[in-house]
Amino acid sequence: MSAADARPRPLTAATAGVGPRPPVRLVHLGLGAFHRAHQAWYTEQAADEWGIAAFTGRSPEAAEQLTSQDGLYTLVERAADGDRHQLITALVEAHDGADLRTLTGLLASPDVAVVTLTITEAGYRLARAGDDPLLNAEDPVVAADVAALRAGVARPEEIDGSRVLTAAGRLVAVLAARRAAGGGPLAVVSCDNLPANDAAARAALLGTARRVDEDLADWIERTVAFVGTSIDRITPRTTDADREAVAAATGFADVSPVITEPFSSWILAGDFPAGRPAWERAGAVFVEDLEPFERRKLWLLNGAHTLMAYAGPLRGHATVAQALADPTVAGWVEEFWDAAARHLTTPGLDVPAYRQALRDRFANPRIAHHLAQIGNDGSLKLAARALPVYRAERDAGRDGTAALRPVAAWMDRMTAQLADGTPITDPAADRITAAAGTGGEDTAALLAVVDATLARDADAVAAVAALRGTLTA
Ligand SMILES: NC(=O)c1ccc[n+]([C@@H]2O[C@H](COP(=O)([O-])OP(=O)(O)OC[C@H]3O[C@@H](n4cnc5c(N)ncnc54)[C@H](O)[C@@H]3O)[C@@H](O)[C@H]2O)c1
Ligand SMILES: O=P(O)(O)OC[C@@H](O)[C@@H](O)[C@H](O)[C@H](O)CO
Repeated sequence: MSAADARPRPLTAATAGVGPRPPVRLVHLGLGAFHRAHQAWYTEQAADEWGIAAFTGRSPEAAEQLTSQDGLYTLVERAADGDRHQLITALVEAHDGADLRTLTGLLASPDVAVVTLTITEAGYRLARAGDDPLLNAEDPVVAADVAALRAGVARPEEIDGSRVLTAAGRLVAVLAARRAAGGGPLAVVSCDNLPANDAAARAALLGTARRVDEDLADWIERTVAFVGTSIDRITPRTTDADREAVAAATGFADVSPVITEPFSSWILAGDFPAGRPAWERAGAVFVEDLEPFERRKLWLLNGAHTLMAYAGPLRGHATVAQALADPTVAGWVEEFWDAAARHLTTPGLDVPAYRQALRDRFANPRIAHHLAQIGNDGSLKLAARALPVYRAERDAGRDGTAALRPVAAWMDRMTAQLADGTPITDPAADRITAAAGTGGEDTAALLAVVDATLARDADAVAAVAALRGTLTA
């Protein structure tokens, strides 16, 4: 074979021999790596004629890349002992999130029955998450969206998408068009790592809609079912080296492959009033009570990730596998898990097996999951992943130190970033910066950014302060 023959070919439906695609029945907001490794993979495995139209959140780039490949991409399941490649065909359209006209056209059709979301925790723009979530209406981006929607809701198909920036705002606009078109019910399925993510999506959507048009909000309340999920599949960002390896293995110059682990889990609770893909064929599980599963995942997996995301860099580590190979960090993770496990007692959770699986998954030497990626938006994550364990430990009469270590690590890491000029990616970045400048009082001030009530608890502040400065190598 000549060198020219060996050059990888562009990936398109024609070059890959992919025939007719399923019709769009599922719309996704937040076209990132995780959606393509998880919900799109489950939909592919279900193989029952559900096509996905996915919209980016903030930049059109991912959509442009996928459109150039007819929505096709390679999913690489990266195990410790090798890669498995799968061509995903379920994503049939990719669009810029600001393209409200296309989104409106899709949602106006009764054929579209499900909207999935991966818009990050920060994307919900909540003043508080958890059991009683509340939209942060003071957020200037939310306020600007509400103003733009109020001005345009009578003619939703004409709203300028570049002026509506939140996912909830965009959904309010297109649901107005669905109502006007006589479109029926549908399910909104949050696939983000936050507690009660169905309630979070509901609070964001209805909180926005109520400020725009009460009748529309009532219609959404009657028509939209919010489905809660616990989602799991470690999916790091794709690198140029990954793209080259995919080209070498498949012969296609895929500009947008996704690298993920072989493990995947999807646990869902809620109704799908207009139907859904048969995701159970790929192992999705439908339950009545999601909370025990959600806690197990958010506390054990994401809590440990959050701890490592801050403690790891303080000790010179860049990836999850590197941090876990440090016996000191591994010991902190085990202590945090011991504390969390004491409060994960629902029958069927099998916490020991879950922990062992996590040790193996985190240690996968071929998945380079960068701590810097996981460390974004810490002020929101600690409140859901570490502090509930701390409170449960205190209520049980213990000091809860193991659950405060992620908080102390976050404070020391934020302080180090401010000192060395590494930008802080967090919706509360300004408050973190101001709090870290408050001299000897900064532990209480930083804790107030995460949880104002806890910051008034002298024992908690003293316990965090005692941990600070002890975590470096
Ligand atoms: N990557 C994983 O391992 C993983 C696993 C489980 C769950 N998740 C969830 O999926 C989310 C996305 O992860 P990813 O790996 O796809 O990230 P990514 O960076 O590849 O993609 C994130 C997507 O969300 C959009 N987005 C970002 N901020 C937004 C905002 N404020 N409002 C609206 N949209 C916004 C981006 O434009 C992009 O389309 C995570 O935040 C998490 O909640 C990720
Ligand atoms: O931004 P986060 O912390 O919600 O997510 C970063 C990782 O912890 C997360 O993506 C995990 O890999 C994922 O939750 C595994 O299912």
